[in-house]
Amino acid sequence: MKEILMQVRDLSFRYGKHSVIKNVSFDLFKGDYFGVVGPNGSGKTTLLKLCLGLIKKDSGTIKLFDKDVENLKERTKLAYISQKSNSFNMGFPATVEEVIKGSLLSIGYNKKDANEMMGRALNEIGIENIRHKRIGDLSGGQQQKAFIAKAIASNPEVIFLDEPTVGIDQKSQDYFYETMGRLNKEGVTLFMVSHDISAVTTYSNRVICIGENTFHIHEKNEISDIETSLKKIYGKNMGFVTH
Ligand SMILES: Nc1ncnc2c1ncn2[C@@H]1O[C@H](COP(=O)(O)OP(=O)(O)OP(=O)(O)O)[C@@H](O)[C@H]1O
Repeated sequence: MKEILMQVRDLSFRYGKHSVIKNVSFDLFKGDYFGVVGPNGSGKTTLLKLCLGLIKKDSGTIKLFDKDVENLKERTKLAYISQKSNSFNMGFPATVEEVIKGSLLSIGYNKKDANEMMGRALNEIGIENIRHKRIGDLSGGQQQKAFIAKAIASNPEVIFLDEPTVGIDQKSQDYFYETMGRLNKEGVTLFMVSHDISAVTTYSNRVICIGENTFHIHEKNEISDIETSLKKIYGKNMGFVTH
């Protein structure tokens, strides 16, 4: 029997009069690599923010680790890599090392453990060479890697990712997907929003296809079924390139 990590039931959300998420229900199982695809404005980021408790739902329930996500205390178990890491003030004069270590110290790890965990994360993402650089001085791709390292440093059980490879070159994208694949094999659950349909169909075991008025969950990664869903959403055939 699969262990449920997040349970979403009858979830609805609107911005003012604009209904974005309508009566959605699904489970995220431990060990899933769950992909979420759909066109611009279909509600992918909104769904992800609701799942993290960053915005308040209008109705329904979202339980993460069996607790209402809006009251969840065990935040160290989850990590979030946002679109373009836009929640960080790039003018803040901190180095990669300081940002990662600071976040570990702030959630209660001591200096020795924080140093070890940071070293592992920098090594995992392959960015030891930029550890002393200021975040604001890095390229977009390097910044994204630094935030990926920060996200995995605390050994989270689940990582929520919103367009994680935007601004990263092809070689680094491949490395990123390899790293996520490795973490997933080690037991980390992933919930990833992406426009890269090929990456999602290559790596995910379950896929949500979200359109303006449709929400379809594919319990298996069967490309022909996903193609059919996406054709309905986009109104045309979508060609996939396997990664
Ligand atoms: N803060 C907000 N206030 C009002 N409307 C919003 C807000 N954020 C998003 N929206 C609207 O909600 C809808 C869903 O937006 P969302 O960002 O979730 O879509 P998305 O699928 O993630 O899009 P993209 O692929 O472009 O990132 C869009 O129509 C968007 O304009």
